[in-house]
Amino acid sequence: MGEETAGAGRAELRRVTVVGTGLIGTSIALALRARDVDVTLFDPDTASLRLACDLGAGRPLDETAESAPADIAVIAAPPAVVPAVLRQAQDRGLAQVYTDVASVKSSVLEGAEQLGCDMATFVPGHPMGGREKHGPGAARADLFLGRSWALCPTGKADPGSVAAVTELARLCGADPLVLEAQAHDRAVALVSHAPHVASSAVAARLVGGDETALTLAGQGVRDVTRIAGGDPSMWAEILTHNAGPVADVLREVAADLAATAEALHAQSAAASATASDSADGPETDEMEPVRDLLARGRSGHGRIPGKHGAVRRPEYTVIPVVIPDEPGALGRLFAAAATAGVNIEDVRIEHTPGLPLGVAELYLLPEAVDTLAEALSADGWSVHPGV
Ligand SMILES: NC(=O)c1ccc[n+]([C@@H]2O[C@H](COP(=O)([O-])OP(=O)(O)OC[C@H]3O[C@@H](n4cnc5c(N)ncnc54)[C@H](O)[C@@H]3O)[C@@H](O)[C@H]2O)c1
Ligand SMILES: O=C(O)C(=O)C[C@]1(C(=O)O)C=C[C@@H](O)C=C1
Repeated sequence: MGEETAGAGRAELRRVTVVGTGLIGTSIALALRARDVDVTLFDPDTASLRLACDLGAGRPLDETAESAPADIAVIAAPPAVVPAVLRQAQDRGLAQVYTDVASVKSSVLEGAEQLGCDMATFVPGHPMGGREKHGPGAARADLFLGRSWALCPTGKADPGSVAAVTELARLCGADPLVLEAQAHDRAVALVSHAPHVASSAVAARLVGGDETALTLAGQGVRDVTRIAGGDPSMWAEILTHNAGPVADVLREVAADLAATAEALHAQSAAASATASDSADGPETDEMEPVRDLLARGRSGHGRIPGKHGAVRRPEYTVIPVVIPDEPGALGRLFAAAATAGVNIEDVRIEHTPGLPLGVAELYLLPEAVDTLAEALSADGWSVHPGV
């Protein structure tokens, strides 16, 4: 690691080792590679390691071939194994400084202390960017752009270690934020862990929903339940390690939901008692708790800082293209884009059950939209830019 640059106060990272090449480890590695940092990778799962290497996230760690320890080792493994993996990495002298990315911090710190890890070189971290998918195949170099990245060093941490991990977060495009581990755990209970459970609770209702109801699913339910698609075993582990703070938030959410259900029952009963037909009728005073929750919900939503995730991500324009639901259709669409010399940055497919057609939403840089729309239209595709 280069000396902290006087004045700029920034560490220089030349080589970083990522231990655990899943979604988060590989995303960090890709972000660092884009900044020309040399990245060495390790994962006990050789398939994940190979895929991460093939994606350009770095080269496999070969300890015997390295002349010096890496500047930082990032432990990007599930929370429960982080202390043991840290201890092993420190025993092997993998790096000068160590960090992790686990979604919980108090239990990681306690585990590390119990195992006798060197706390001077360990700066626990938590990037607040992620996805509901796991594994290196879901990794993205821009996953942390504009996101907060919590750092929870103990009083024993060397300032140089903190500076190095701060620089790691910045190189990934994130905003580092130093806070104490327990405060971190209470904060993420509110903004991440309880929301995940609430999302799962809504999504779990869909298991018993009939096909017609699911056919009507629009963007609202997709937004609310996206994170419920996360890995249940990883989330059970996260919740186990932050059980108290999450339970506190969920009790309050449950109280709001219970009060709302009661109020709606009362509204339904009061309205049908006064209405001439059996349909639920005009609003009564019973709706007051519901109005109150909706108003507080709107206020809470308004408090989520707008800048995170919005400013520095590339702005893509989405163009919908109708595709026949048949083998090879997507391949032909991508080939047509390649012939037009346009890179498709991302793609999402919407299927309408029962229809022989689907919609491919192509994510493009704005300057590529006209070229592709014209080329696809000329090739006979049904293209709908601006929809
Ligand atoms: N998924 C998210 O949105 C998100 C966001 C921020 C932080 N995190 C945290 O990041 C960490 C990794 O999560 P992920 O989503 O990348 O999961 P993942 O399942 O995609 O990857 C985990 C990787 O850790 C590896 N691993 C397991 N045991 C290991 C060990 N003993 N030593 C080294 N590697 C080991 C696995 O083989 C796997 O490749 C977790 O601690 C999680 O709490 C996740
Ligand atoms: O965007 C998502 O899919 C996430 O769930 C990411 C998210 C979050 O709650 O914001 C989830 C868990 C992590 O520890 C950090 C980030």
